[in-house]
This record gives sequence, structure tokens and C-alpha cells, in this order.
Amino acid sequence: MAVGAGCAALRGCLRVLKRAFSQHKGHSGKDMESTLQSVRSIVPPLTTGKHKGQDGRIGVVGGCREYTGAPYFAAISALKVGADLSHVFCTQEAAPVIKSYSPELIVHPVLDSPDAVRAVGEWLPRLHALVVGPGLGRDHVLLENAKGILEAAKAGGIPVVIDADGLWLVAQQPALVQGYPKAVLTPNHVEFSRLSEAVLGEPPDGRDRRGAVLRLSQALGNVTVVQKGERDVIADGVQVLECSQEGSSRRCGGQGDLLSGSLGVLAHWALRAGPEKTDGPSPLLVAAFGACALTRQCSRQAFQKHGRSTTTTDMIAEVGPAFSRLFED
Ligand SMILES: NC(=O)C1=CN([C@@H]2O[C@H](COP(=O)(O)OP(=O)(O)OC[C@H]3O[C@@H](n4cnc5c(N)ncnc54)[C@H](OP(=O)(O)O)[C@@H]3O)[C@@H](O)[C@H]2O)[C@@H](O)CC1
Ligand SMILES: Nc1ncnc2c1ncn2[C@@H]1O[C@H](COP(=O)(O)OP(=O)(O)OP(=O)(O)O)[C@@H](O)[C@H]1O
Ligand SMILES: [Mg+2]
Repeated sequence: MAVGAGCAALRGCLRVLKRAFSQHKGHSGKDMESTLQSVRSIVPPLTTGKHKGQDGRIGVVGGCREYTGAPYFAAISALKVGADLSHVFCTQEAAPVIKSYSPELIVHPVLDSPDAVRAVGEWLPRLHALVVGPGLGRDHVLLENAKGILEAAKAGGIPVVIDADGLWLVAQQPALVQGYPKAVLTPNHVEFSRLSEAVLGEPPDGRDRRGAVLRLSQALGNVTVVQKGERDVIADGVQVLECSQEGSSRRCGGQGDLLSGSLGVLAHWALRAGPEKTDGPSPLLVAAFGACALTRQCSRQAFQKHGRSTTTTDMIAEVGPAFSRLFED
């Protein structure tokens, strides 16, 4: 073996060992800072030499009669974090509503058409990451279409963030994400319990959140899982991280959508940077940690200004300043 290849293999082994040994440790302030440093290392520099699209083209699959806010929050957050283009694939009825929230989003009214999987499939080769679920709803036809789109994204090797009703779909059919190395699941408390029962056959052990998240991740074939809560617990089958960045006590709807949209971009950046850059935690762990820290920081900053009246729209206004503060200063 050439010396260079030998060194690279050795560095790879050391990384796996370092991760395996750190999985049972708590995540201290020092660890938080070193993980934030890893996030900083995946952020692409803003230079004049790039063309539109290079820093990310993200798709969100969701948006139906009842829910138009959730896909908007996810898609606009992806843009505000730094993606160049953000697409929403929603139902015909939801499209004009979502378009009217923002001229910045590209909105495709295709999700309830009989041709949905082919129509979205045409766009997939141009997308760097797909967020499946915010505002999708639980209509059988929409879930079947989301399933077809998810399968096409996997076939194309596209990173997928699965949230909200996308997690409902995965709880019905865990095989959809089983072993896919570019999948991240972002369950809230209820979604996590539902997934654990579906995959492991029992409710999670509430006294051992780290163990519960690690077990679910491993049972799904080392898919990255982010359990949101008072602290966010993140596992990739090998290592467990915790994000306890100060947030706020406001629990208004939509904060999870901000997180999943941000994660779409960060997952793309992290996978593009690769494990050499993240040095220690896997790229998707670093991306997930970054999205959690950012969401919580947005919540904190918005709450300082608006207190009890804070809503997710106020948090989205903080994405730029919060991002600079955490990852650029
Ligand atoms: N503006 C919009 O368009 C938005 C749309 N959204 C979209 O809505 C769709 C449904 O998503 P969802 O998250 O509301 O799930 P759902 O299964 O109805 O469960 C909700 C119930 O679960 C519970 N619960 C929740 N958290 C808990 C906790 N930590 N600890 C304990 N219990 C907890 C709580 O139950 P309760 O307290 O009422 O008994 C709550 O009422 C999905 O498409 C999503 O994207 C949202 O993104 C928001 C913004
Ligand atoms: N008790 C808490 N204390 C502090 N932060 C929290 C708490 N619960 C959740 N969060 C934070 O709020 C964000 C969204 O998590 P949440 O559990 O509300 O998601 P969700 O229910 O999916 O939201 P959405 O309303 O968008 O569907 C995450 O960044 C998480 O860290
Ligand atoms: Mg949610």
C-alpha cells in the first residue's frame, strides 16, 4: 500500500475509535465548543467566484390544504442559512398560498397529481438535499407520493431530512430509511415515541434518552436521529451528541420546521466537506448539531426581543445574526 493511502486509512481508523470511545460520555461545554468548531469548518466561504446554486439547491416535500406554514418555514430557513435556491413541492391548493408568503421560493403544485413522483423526480438530480414531511399531512395519496419521492431520492444518493408527517410514514414503513447513510430523522417527543414503538417494539426509556436515541439509530441501520426536546440528543449509531445551546421557553409551532429546513443545507455542506473536515463526529452529526444550535439560538434572540409574543417568523428574522454569532465570529 502507498504511504499516503496507509496514512489515510490510519486516520480513518483513529476517527472511528475516537467516536466509539466518546459515545458514552456526557457532552460538556468544551465538547459543545469543539462541535461548534466542526460546524464552522463545513460552512462554505462566501466568494465572488461562485455561481448561483453552488451553495445549495434544497427541496421541501410538504404543504397541503391544512398546513402551508410548515413547508414555508422549512424552505425559507434553508435560504436564510445560505442555500441559493429553495423549492417546495406541495399540493395544487397549497401552492398559491405558499407563493404569496414569499417571492423567494420556487413552488411546484404537484404533490397531489397522479404524476407527482415523476414530476418531482425531474427536479431531483438538480437538488442537493430533500426535506420530507413539514406540512405534508396524513392523506393516503400524499403519503404514497412522498414514499415514491423518497425512494427516488435514495436511488439518486440525495441526502434526506425526514420530519413531521414524513416520520409518520417512516413509522408505518421503517424499511424506507433502513440503512440509508444519508438520512437524518428529526422527531419531536411524540414522533420519537411513535418511531421507537414501531421499530423497537417498545416505548423509549425516558430515563436514558441518550441510550434510547442510540438504540433507535442502530436499529434503523445507523441512520442519524435527532430527538428534539429540552436538550436535543443526536446519534448516528456510533456516537451520541447533545445540544443544550440556550434557547427559550416559547414553544410556538414551527420551530421544528426551521430546524429541518436549516438541516437540509447543513447536511449538504457537511457531506460535501466530508469526514476529514469534521474530524471526529460524522458529517451528519455535525450538520444536525449545527441545525439544533442555530434553531435554539434563534429562539433565544427572538425571545429577548419579543418575549411571550415570539413566533417562528420572529425566529426566522434571527437566522442571519444567530448564524454569524455561532459560526462566523
Ligand atoms: N404553521 C404550520 O403550518 C405548522 C404545521 N405543522 C405541521 O402540523 C402537522 C402535524 O405536526 P405536529 O407536530 O403538530 O404533530 P401532531 O401529531 O399533530 O402532534 C401534535 C401533538 O403532540 C403533542 N406533543 C407535541 N410535542 C410534544 C412534546 N414535546 N411533549 C408532549 N406532547 C407533545 C401535543 O399533544 P397535546 O398536548 O395536545 O395532547 C400536540 O398537540 C405536520 O405536518 C407539521 O409539519 C407544524 O410543523 C407546526 C406549524
Ligand atoms: N423544552 C424545551 N426547551 C428548550 N428548547 C426546546 C424544548 N423543546 C423543544 N425545544 C427546541 O425547539 C426546537 C423545535 O423542537 P420541537 O420539539 O418544538 O419540534 P416540533 O414539535 O417538531 O416543532 P414544529 O411545531 O415545527 O412541528 C428544537 O430546536 C428544540 O431544541
Ligand atoms: Mg414538527
